[in-house]
Amino acid sequence: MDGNGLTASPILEETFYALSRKQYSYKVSLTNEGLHLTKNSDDGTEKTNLIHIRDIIGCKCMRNSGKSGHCACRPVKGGTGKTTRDTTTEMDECQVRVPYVEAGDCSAYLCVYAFVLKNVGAKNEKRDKMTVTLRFRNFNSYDENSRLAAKWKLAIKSLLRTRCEDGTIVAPSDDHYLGNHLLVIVNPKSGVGKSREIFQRKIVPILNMADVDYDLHITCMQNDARNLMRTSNIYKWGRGVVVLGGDGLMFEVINGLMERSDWQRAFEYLTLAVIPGGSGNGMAKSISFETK
Ligand SMILES: Nc1ncnc2c1ncn2[C@@H]1O[C@H](COP(=O)(O)OP(=O)(O)OP(=O)(O)O)[C@@H](O)[C@H]1O
Repeated sequence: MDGNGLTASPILEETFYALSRKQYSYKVSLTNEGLHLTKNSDDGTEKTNLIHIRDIIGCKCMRNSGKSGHCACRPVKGGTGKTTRDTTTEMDECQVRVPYVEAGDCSAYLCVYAFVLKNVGAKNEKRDKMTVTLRFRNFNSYDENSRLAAKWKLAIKSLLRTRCEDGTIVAPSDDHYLGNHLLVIVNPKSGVGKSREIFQRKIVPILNMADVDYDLHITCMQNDARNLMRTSNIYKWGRGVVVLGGDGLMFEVINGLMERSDWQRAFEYLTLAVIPGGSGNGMAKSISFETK
């Protein structure tokens, strides 16, 4: 590790100014490991915080909405997210803050979303949401600032696409390019009938932050999910299939896949995941227990 807290060479590097009451500046470096935020203190000491690439779920370019008061950013044209009120005021010291915006602001903003693992190894291990907002204002025109922000976004997204669980970066397989959609199958009758609500309230915001294109299938009867998996072109769901329901729904998905003539390739290709929404949720519990 060098003086900047980096163990890997930077892909991109910039200095940003934290517009809090205390005027700090941060050197932000993007490496294969993640985002390194180095706070420059008056006494010359540096403290680096690393937001690991495995904890980052996505990023979005935003533009100042033009309202005064708190920084209210909106996605730039072509983005899929909704208008959001920026939550930078809730950030830790280590993050680049944008507590207010001026009229006629031509800055471009890049919001990086992460779920950082806290209390590692302890019983109360959990992930806390963290948003780092980087404000690009080197240039006098929004277009130029936006281009720079887009360059960072592209670099982060490339790292996200190729990262592995152990933190290493690999080239994606040929299959990876077949389709980049995610399929979410929701059983509205699972458990106490809250799957739809769980999807809207908890899953949609995460999918938006991660900028994931997804197809939603709400089952309407028994064996609906099974038929879907048996008869669809599953190769468009390169990001995987998420089941929001109970064991019965996952049972249908697996059996539907097994009934295909290309079942072997299908299982190699598809990543399956479960979000507990059923009554027993035995499978989700077992996976959680096993991976603890
Ligand atoms: N829209 C629907 N209406 C009625 N039944 C459905 C519908 N969609 C799916 N099903 C059926 O409901 C069954 C049970 O669903 P699921 O496993 O999701 O919930 P659960 O039984 O509450 O949870 P668990 O299996 O964990 O106890 C599935 O086997 C599936 O065939």
